[in-house]
Amino acid sequence: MSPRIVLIGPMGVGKSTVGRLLAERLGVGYRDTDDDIVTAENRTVADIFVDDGEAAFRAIEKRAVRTALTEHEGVLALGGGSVLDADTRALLASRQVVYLSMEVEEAVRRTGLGAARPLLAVNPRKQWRELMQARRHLYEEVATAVVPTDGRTPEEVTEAVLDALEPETVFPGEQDPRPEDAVVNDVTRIRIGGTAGSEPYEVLVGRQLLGELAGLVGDRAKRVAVVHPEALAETGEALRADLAGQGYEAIAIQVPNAEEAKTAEVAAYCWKALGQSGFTRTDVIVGVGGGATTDLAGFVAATWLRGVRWIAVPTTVLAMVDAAVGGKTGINTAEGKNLVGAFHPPAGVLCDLAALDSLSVNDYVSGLAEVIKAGFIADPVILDLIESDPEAARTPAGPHTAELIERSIRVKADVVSSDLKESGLREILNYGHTLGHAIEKNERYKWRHGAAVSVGMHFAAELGRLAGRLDDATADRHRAILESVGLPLHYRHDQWPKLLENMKVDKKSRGDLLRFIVLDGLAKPTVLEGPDPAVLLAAYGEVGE
Ligand SMILES: NC(=O)c1ccc[n+]([C@@H]2O[C@H](COP(=O)([O-])OP(=O)(O)OC[C@H]3O[C@@H](n4cnc5c(N)ncnc54)[C@H](O)[C@@H]3O)[C@@H](O)[C@H]2O)c1
Ligand SMILES: O=C(O)C(=O)C[C@@H](O)[C@H](O)[C@H](O)COP(=O)(O)O
Repeated sequence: MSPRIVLIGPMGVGKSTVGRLLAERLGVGYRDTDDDIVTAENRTVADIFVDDGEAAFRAIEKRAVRTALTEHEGVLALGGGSVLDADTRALLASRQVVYLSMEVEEAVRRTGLGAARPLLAVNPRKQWRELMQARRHLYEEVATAVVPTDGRTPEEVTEAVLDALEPETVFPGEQDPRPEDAVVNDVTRIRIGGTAGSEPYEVLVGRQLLGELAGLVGDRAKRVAVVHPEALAETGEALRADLAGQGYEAIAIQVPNAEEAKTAEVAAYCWKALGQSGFTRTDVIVGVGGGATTDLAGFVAATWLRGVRWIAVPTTVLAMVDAAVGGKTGINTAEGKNLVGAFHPPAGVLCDLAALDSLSVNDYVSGLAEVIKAGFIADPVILDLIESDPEAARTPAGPHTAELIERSIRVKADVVSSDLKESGLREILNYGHTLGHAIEKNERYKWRHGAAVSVGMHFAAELGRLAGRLDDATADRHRAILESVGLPLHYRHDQWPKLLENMKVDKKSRGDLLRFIVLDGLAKPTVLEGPDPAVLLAAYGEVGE
């Protein structure tokens, strides 16, 4: 959830009156964070200032704004000083924020010496000028539109705001960039557009989705191979038996758990099983498991007979939001992570949320690293949802599980729909992975992928900050959110030379040039090419322990 419009501006500018009129015009609810605070504290804003001081009020206000940004879908008015907080400003990035402005004479006329305005109690004209000197640039920094209110009635201001809004805000849905996404019977279908050479397909998110499997396999297939890890032997066998019951010659191919499956030897074992069962070009592979299994199964499908159809049934958060979506398949080699592979999109992806119930907490949390990555590179609402209750985000029973997964899938779907083969935009999905993959190799693939990516994102944030690209608040937010869900931030300091060596074979490197994805700001990913080695080392200085 996210407000359709956020109103900011100084006290007395008319945010409440205009906010209510706007909400009425748009047919949505109205909310005001000052009202939330008064209700929660059972005191007026002025009383909180007098009793506890401004700093205490700002801390209460910051929490109130964060909660409202996560919970409210209509028009939201923020208190005049809320933009003083850098974290709050970062939260407002990429939202529709309207700054209602007014000049000093109008302000003094409207606010006067009212006791309810604690910051203007004495000499209002002087106080106002000082206040606006401190705040005007902050309002302008976060605003997507500025609407002057001087000499205008609230109705006229409301009209001006409506004129200034992006059409999508006023007529939501009419310009939906993903009109093909649909929710039927609690199953969300996210369509991934086919670029040149690949068919479009759907990612289904819901429960009890296995009834969809045979339809995806289709009637041209005679044989189906279900590739599953040891940990999911029962699930693999249940799928095989179900497909056999529907008339297919179904085999199960059990592979090792986790990264041990992503080797040339295991791929060769699968090829042998396919060969022995007489698998032809119309037959279908089903990869059921975490990202390691779906990467392997997709790779086997890409290479068998130079490419057969495959269906992904991801059973971890990480595989649902990332690995099983988008068509990157592959295995590791002794020299590095995912060094051998192919772009080979699946024919469909079934994300059955019930599968997550049996996942260990560590494997669940590992997946949150890719969810958080999607938040930082493209969809900050993901971050708001996690920050609203990090403890709940660590379990499938959390209130936002489905929304977090769906939002992350949409981020990936949007990117890979326009750049399947990573000729440009797709590189942003590699945020945190340059160092992350180097750590995984250094640990001989015993670290969880998400844990390594978490340290890698911390590094990328520090690199962005030290390279003068990323603001302090957004860089700090990385540490706070990753830590809040229990992901690691640090790695051994003395390993830097080895990590640097490992990073040279990263797929984004060009010749001797190291390339990193960093942020220019929240949800503004970009490429940093050939950073100064001293800056790299300094960034690692923040990560190493
Ligand atoms: N292709 C891509 O675009 C892409 C994107 C992100 C990550 N990846 C890859 O994904 C892999 C990591 O995936 P992962 O985090 O899912 O780890 P994983 O596949 O190693 O699974 C983690 C562990 O959980 C077990 N498991 C899986 N589902 C389970 C369930 N429902 N209940 C109980 N146990 C279950 C697995 O057998 C394994 O032991 C890495 O190899 C990474 O490189 C690929
Ligand atoms: O889909 C992509 O593109 C990604 O980069 C997603 C990553 O999260 C994922 O770990 C991917 O496997 C990394 O790809 P690689 O090309 O760097 O091996």
